[in-house]
Amino acid sequence: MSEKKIWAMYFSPTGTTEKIVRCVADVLAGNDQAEVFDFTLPQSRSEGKTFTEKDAVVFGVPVYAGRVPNVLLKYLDTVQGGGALAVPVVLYGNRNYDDALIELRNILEKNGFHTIAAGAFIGEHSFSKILAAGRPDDKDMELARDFASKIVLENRGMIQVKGEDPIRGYYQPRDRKGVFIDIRKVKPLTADSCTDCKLCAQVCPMGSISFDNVREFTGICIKCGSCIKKCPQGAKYYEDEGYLYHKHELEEGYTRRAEPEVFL
Ligand SMILES: Cc1cc2nc3c(=O)[nH]c(=O)nc-3n(C[C@H](O)[C@H](O)[C@H](O)COP(=O)(O)O)c2cc1C
Repeated sequence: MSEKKIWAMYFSPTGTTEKIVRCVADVLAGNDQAEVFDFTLPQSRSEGKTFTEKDAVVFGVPVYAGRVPNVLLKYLDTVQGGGALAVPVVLYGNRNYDDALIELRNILEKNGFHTIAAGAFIGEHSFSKILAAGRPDDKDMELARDFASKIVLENRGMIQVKGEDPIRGYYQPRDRKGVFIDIRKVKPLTADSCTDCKLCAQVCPMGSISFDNVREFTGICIKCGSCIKKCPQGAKYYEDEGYLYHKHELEEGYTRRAEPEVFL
């Protein structure tokens, strides 16, 4: 049994980050229950959070464009470590995590956490149902449990992780002519099979889908895949040529099985 209060804290629109973070936190908590703080939905990010040195936080985000999702940066600075231990964890869709883990580590250190271990795991790609399909799978979960069992809950200096510092720019997809594909303004469309159940509006981490008219976007779309993957009718879809080209290119180009990397 740990003397620290163990937390699982994560942003996870399609649930892969949640799966690994909860698993690691549960092993660390032993016979106790890990506390869960899920900051995926906008209302959960409306105020900051403060930890103390009595806490140890397994802290997870997905990798977006090789980095910590930029829409979270402001919020992450409102999370104060207060001397708590932290285990940064990133989930990526089988391409690469680039500088996401080192960026998350740096953010946590800057905000008063002591990072003691870290990991990069693989999750089904937000854009796809075939790229890293079903991951994290049983083998990944076993590796996550093994990783957690090796974590020593004490501050022995900032954990060293893979990645470049200064951190590189955001990964940018290109089309077949080498021209950058800009999908920032792309939003899902809604098919006639939509039954107006409003689940998409409930699960959008940006709160961008109108409850009055679920076909309408009132804010930005981060392409997280939550509305697409959770719609019971499969009614949300993308039609944008650049998005579909990039998705296809990822599915064709990253078929090898990437393996989790952990830092202890
Ligand atoms: C906008 C965006 C950018 C992404 N960029 C990358 C990337 O650079 N490398 C990668 O391997 N996966 C990338 N992914 C895939 C996610 O990191 C991956 O699917 C992750 O498991 C999703 O986490 P979640 O299930 O907790 O939402 C990206 C996903 C989105 C939505």
